[in-house]
Amino acid sequence: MNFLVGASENAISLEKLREVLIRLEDTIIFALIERAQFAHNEVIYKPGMYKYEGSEEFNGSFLEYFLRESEKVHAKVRRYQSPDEYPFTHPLPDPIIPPLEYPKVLKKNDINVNPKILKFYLEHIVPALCVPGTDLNYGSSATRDVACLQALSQRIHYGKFVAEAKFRDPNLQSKYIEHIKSRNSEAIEELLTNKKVEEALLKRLRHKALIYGQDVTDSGSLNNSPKINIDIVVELYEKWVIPLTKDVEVQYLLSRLD
Ligand SMILES: C=C(O[C@@H]1C=C(C(=O)O)C=C[C@H]1O)C(=O)O
Repeated sequence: MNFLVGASENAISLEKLREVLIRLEDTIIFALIERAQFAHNEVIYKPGMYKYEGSEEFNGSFLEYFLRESEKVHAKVRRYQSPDEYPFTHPLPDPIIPPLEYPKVLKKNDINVNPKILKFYLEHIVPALCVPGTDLNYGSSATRDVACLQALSQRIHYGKFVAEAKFRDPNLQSKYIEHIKSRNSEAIEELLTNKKVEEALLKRLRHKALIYGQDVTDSGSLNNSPKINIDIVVELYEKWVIPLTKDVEVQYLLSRLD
C-alpha cells in the first residue's frame, strides 16, 4: 500500500498498483462478509427516522449521518503535508475518501463516497447480501456499510494512480496526449483498457469469494455453504467497480495536461 512512500518519479508503478488493487479485493470481500452477517435493517436507510444531538437540522438516514460524520473525521486527516510531497506533476487530492468529484473541503451535507456506488450498494448489494427484515443491529450494520463503501470508493479512486502510471508509459504517452488534446474519452478508455487483466480479476474474485466465504471446521476442513452471495460480488465488480475505476482513469487523464 505504501507505494508513495519516499515519492520519486519511480515510486509509481503499474505493477505495484495492480498489487494494491488485488489486495483491496480481499478488503472488499471481507467487508461484504461482515455486512452479510446482519439483517437488511432497512430502517437505517430511511430518511428522517432519528434526530442527532448537535445536528438537529439533519434529516437524512442514519447511514447518511454515519457516513457524513465519518468523512468529516477523515477529511481532517491530510496524508500529504505539502504539494511537493505528491509524486505527480498534476496535483491529486487526498486519496482517503475518494469521490468522483473532489471537493477540498466537505460542505455540511456532503457525502463524499462515490454517489453511483452508494446507490447501487443500497439498492442491490445490501438486499442481495442480507436476510430480509430487522434484527435491530442498526449500529453494527451501519458501521459495516461504511467500511464497505469506503473500501469500494478507495478502490475506484486508485484509478487516478493507475492512470498516471499508464500515462507515463513511454510507448503510449504520445497517443494519450493526442486523445487528451482532442478530448476523445472513448479513445482514452480504449487505450487504458486491459481486457486480460479484467478477465483474470473476475475469475480470481469468484474463487476468493468462494474460499473466503466458507467456515473452517476444527479439523481444518471447509464447510462449503458460503456466507456470501458469490454472484453479487462478481456483478458488483463487473458492472460497477471496474467501469467506475475506468471512469476515474479517463477523468484524470482528461485533466492531465491542464
Ligand atoms: C486498473 C486497471 O485499468 C483498467 C481497469 C481495471 C480494473 O478496474 O480492475 C482493469 C484493467 C483495465 O482495463 C489496470 O490496468 O490494472
